[in-house]
Amino acid sequence: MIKVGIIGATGYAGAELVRLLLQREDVEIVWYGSRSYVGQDFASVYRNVVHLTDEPCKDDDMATLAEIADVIFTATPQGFCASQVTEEILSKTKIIDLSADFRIKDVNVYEKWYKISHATPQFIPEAVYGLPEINRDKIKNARLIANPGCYPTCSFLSVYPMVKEGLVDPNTLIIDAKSGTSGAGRSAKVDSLYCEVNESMKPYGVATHRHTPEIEEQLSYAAGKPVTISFTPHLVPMNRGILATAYATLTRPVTTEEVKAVYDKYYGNEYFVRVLKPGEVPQTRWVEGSNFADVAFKIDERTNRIVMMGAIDNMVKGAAGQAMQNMNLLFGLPENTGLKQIPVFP
Ligand SMILES: NC(=O)C1=CN([C@@H]2O[C@H](COP(=O)(O)OP(=O)(O)OC[C@H]3O[C@@H](n4cnc5c(N)ncnc54)[C@H](OP(=O)(O)O)[C@@H]3O)[C@@H](O)[C@H]2O)C=CC1
Ligand SMILES: CC(=O)N[C@@H](CCC(=O)OP(=O)(O)O)C(=O)O
Repeated sequence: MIKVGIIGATGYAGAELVRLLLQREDVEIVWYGSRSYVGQDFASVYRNVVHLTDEPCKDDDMATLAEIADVIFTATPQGFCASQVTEEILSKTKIIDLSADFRIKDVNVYEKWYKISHATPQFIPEAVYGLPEINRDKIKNARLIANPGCYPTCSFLSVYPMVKEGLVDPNTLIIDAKSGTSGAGRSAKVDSLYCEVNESMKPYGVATHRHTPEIEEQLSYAAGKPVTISFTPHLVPMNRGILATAYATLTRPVTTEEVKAVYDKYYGNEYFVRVLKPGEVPQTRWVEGSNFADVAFKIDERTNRIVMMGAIDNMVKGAAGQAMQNMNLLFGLPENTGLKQIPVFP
């Protein structure tokens, strides 16, 4: 039995972890961490698990939790995990952090984009960026995993094969992405109110969104050189889902068959990345509730550009599902254990 603790279980990402982990017979959730609901039954906060757990919420004491948990998920605001983690904790348990605290290797870049100071930069070098399709072997032996951001997961998986093969100029990349409102979390904010979101769409964080340096860093590793991109997220009136549409200039003429073979080379053996047939396009509805990332492309010969597209469920492949995928790797389990849910439709 893997003993799991979740700090931030009462947020959207934490509650999605609970939903996925409670379906497993090899996992016991020993800690439902919260700030606002300490002492209250978790199932009274999230009624989707009524009768499935009668555990009360506990506080966010990572040191105490490290004594009993084999792995701790932190689904907490930026800065929390970094403020808590110690060498002693990491010697006792493993941490999968769903926030951005350990995703970016250059602490100055983190502090500039997140506008907070990093409490424990000494742990940044050892943290592994938890995108299993790229870093599988490193993840298996990690103590501290930086679970990727939702937009970066969708954006990066959509364009990675073309960048890695040098078939596009990565510095021409423009990524236009849309997210459902659950991406903004459960806390009360004017921008998340029904009347603000319903029947409307808007770009936000234009040329300033904090996921930009995360995407750029991962693309730089793939390209073997510094990469700067344009990234614009949009808020759309859906609960879940991210759709990314990326545009880049081709470095040479390519055929559809050639590009399809490139995508299949990288993802043909990946359970969770589904390369669609040429001509098909990804849709958020076809990944909802699942850990799948659907990717597709279309060559635009007229402009010498390629359009690369991807769809994920931000709560699953963009957060809790990917975190559980990482947990499976840490414990030597098949990567898709507990993650074979077929997308929900309608
Ligand atoms: N939503 C998404 O799609 C994704 C989210 N993430 C990341 O996951 C993390 C959680 O996001 P999300 O679930 O959306 O956020 P929510 O606002 O929904 O939840 C935040 C959680 O953290 C707890 N919390 C709030 N403040 C503190 C604090 N100061 N110290 C400790 N715990 C605190 C809350 O407890 P309580 O409610 O009990 O007060 C709650 O459980 C963030 O880092 C986010 O960036 C990553 C990928 C996607
Ligand atoms: C719609 C919305 O607001 N989305 C969030 C991103 C999701 C998130 O929580 O960020 P991480 O993936 O880095 O953890 C945002 O734009 O800040």
